Amino acid sequence: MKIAVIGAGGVGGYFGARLMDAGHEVFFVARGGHLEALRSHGLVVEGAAGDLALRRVNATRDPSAIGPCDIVVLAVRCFGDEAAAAVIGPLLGPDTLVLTLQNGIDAPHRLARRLGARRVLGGGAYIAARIAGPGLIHVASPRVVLELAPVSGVLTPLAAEFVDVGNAAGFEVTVGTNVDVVLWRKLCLTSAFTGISCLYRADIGALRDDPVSFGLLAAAVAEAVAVGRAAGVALGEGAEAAAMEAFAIMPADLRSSMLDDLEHGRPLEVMVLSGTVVRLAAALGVAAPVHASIVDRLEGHIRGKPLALLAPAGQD
Ligand SMILES: NC(=O)C1=CN([C@@H]2O[C@H](COP(=O)(O)OP(=O)(O)OC[C@H]3O[C@@H](n4cnc5c(N)ncnc54)[C@H](OP(=O)(O)O)[C@@H]3O)[C@@H](O)[C@H]2O)C=CC1
Ligand SMILES: CC(C)(CO)C(=O)C(=O)O
Repeated sequence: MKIAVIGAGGVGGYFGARLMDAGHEVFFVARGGHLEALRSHGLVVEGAAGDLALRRVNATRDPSAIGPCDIVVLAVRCFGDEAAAAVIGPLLGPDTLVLTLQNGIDAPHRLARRLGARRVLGGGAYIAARIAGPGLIHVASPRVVLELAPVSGVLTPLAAEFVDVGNAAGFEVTVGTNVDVVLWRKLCLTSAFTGISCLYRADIGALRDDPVSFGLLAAAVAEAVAVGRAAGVALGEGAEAAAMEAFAIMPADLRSSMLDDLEHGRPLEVMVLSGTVVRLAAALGVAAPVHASIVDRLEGHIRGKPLALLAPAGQD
């Protein structure tokens, strides 16, 4: 398959590297020092999901240098997805599918309004990965799972082929037909973990060890599940238990992407995570006090801060 990955960070870098290692023609759209490193030294993936060193990778700033692809993976941060989508045109052939991997519940729907629902797959990426240095991706999660669903509800042959391609490439891919179920399952887990890990400045091991923080994590999952159900999303009976089981088996040192952002003074995705839960809870008349408190406590960090201005843990 010919695959373009827009955003070669923790998520895009990992999935793109696995697909390339499996023999697919992968092109990374990247920028800055990371792009320079990809061009000069290639891409290295290290950590709990296995090591890979790809000495030569196709990397460019300019999508028109790549041409139409079978699959385009959109793996930039939520606040960058509109800008990235605006330059996606040259990557699209008549049947190209675009897979969004952003956290939150809106990215595939936003893209579908721009490109048409038949082209867009929404994805929930269960991975903990970050750029550890230019050209270097560190993965903390031993198991990497991608849950997919087409926005149109119709699984095309190309989408089905991509599921097989992913499974053969070394990550687990599951596919559903209801994109909102896929997105909300991920939101319930991620909004709770990102928010509570940032309030405590703690990895999952420390959160699990403290009954108070673990109770807040469980309460945050329960709030998100209740809001999702009130919004009409068919989250199954086991939705809360599945998120709690995921927390139980995460390696103790696993950290959320938003904690990494907070500690590096980068903008936070909190408004597409806990912020979404709070907004919909208010509209639907459901209580979400834990998520409201997460948004409130992190408000001052939403746009990021220079490192020197970051307060030490517990002092803001
Ligand atoms: N990290 C994780 O473990 C997980 C993250 N997610 C979600 O996946 C999404 C991506 O996260 P993550 O991989 O961590 O993000 P990263 O910041 O690690 O990677 C994004 C990369 O895309 C680059 N980029 C942004 N816009 C463009 C553009 N227009 N053209 C080329 N490159 C661009 C960024 O460059 P620059 O740095 O210059 O902005 C950066 O290198 C987020 O929505 C996140 O919530 C989901 C599951 C797990
Ligand atoms: C919670 C986690 C690690 C789940 O994959 C994640 O999506 C993130 O940190 O952004």
